[in-house]
Amino acid sequence: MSGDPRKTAEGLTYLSGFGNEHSSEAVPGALPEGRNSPQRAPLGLYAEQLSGTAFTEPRAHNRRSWLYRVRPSAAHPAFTRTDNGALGTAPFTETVPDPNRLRWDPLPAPAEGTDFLAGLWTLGGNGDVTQRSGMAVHLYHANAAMDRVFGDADGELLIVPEHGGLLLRTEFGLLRAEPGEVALIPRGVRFRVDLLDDTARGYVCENYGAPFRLPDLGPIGANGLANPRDFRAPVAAYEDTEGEVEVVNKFCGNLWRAVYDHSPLDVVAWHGNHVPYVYDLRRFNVLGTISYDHPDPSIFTVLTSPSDTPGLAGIDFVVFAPRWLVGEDTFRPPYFHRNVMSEYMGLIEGAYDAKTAGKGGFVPGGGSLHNMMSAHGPDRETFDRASAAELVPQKVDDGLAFMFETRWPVTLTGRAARADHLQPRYDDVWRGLERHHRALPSPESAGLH
Ligand SMILES: O=C(O)Cc1cc(O)ccc1O
Ligand SMILES: [Fe+2]
Repeated sequence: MSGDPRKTAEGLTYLSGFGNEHSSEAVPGALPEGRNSPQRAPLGLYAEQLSGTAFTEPRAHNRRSWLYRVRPSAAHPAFTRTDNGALGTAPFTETVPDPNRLRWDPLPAPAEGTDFLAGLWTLGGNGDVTQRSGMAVHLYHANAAMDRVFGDADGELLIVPEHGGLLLRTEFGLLRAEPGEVALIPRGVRFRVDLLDDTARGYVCENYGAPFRLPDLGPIGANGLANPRDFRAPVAAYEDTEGEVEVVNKFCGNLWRAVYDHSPLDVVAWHGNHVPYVYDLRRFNVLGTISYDHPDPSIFTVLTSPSDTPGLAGIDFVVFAPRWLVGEDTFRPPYFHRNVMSEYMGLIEGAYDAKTAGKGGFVPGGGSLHNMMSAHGPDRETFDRASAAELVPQKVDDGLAFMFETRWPVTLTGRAARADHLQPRYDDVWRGLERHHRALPSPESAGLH
């Protein structure tokens, strides 16, 4: 069932609901009734299925859409290889996996005329794209609209704007994504990115594995975390352009280009559940303790891409959204920990409650990587402050951070490992965490030897 189209303040109309069987037509009568593939589709359009999961995957996880378009996607010339730029793909072999805690400043400004695709810069990732498993962490910094069209056969793209809004012109219609919102482009869906501001900067999680879905809620109950109706899909909108259009296809790690004689964003109507969407992270219903202790951040999971082991995510997308902290006799910021999962964190706005903000710290547009089992947690300043804080109810609303948490270590690209904006002295944030217990009995006198 499709949700009601919603007119937004920005003038775009959206369909509401995660994973819904949406349908939309830009021209009345373009969508066939009662069947997907009539002998002749309405208005002389071509019917075409786009499958995001195998035909045979369980119904609850099956993703596919039917598109009714001016020309079938099959009508295109041969693709030829083009420059991959700074875009990398797993398996990542330029460096060995690094057990160190690592942190980067924001990407430097790009050259004039850098569009979203050219502005993508790969930090690293894991898995193997040809096995459809694993992920890549990319950043982007762009200052020009795309006049070409991009589609990623390698996986879905979770786009996390940090600076500057994006207007995504997709095969399914238009989406706007401002900082604080995230957009998802499913595997294979073609799109173009216009900038709503002079420059645009942010993060992308490329997911080679199972499509992101909402996490199960277990004992939380039927509501909470990201509510399904807050995910918004576009309504059909098409381009009817004759003339040369460059189409770039990312396939098994390489970019391939073809010059079409028409725009492939020519879908007049569609229905299905393999659709792009946007989600406003401020709508996240944050749950946490109302008694004591700091819950694990899995409680902040927005979307999860399961792996073949139940409960063990290929990727969890986690948000640290504004919330109250009320835990009694509790060290309230993130605890010291070593995690079997690997954690890439980014900052969309403000500060993060485990790290000191400001120059040389964890800043918006920057990122940190705490690979499998690397010891991390509050920096010394945070530890000192939170250990002494008066435990009155406290609103944490000065920032918006997120994490791509993955079951496999993240291996860096050579570019990320050598980058000038890799902070040289990140370990120092944990310097000065001195021992407090000077009067412990010696292990011998305590009978331990
Ligand atoms: O390392 C981090 O900052 C992320 C994180 C947050 C938290 O609240 C608990 C564990 C954790 O890994
Ligand atoms: Fe962590």
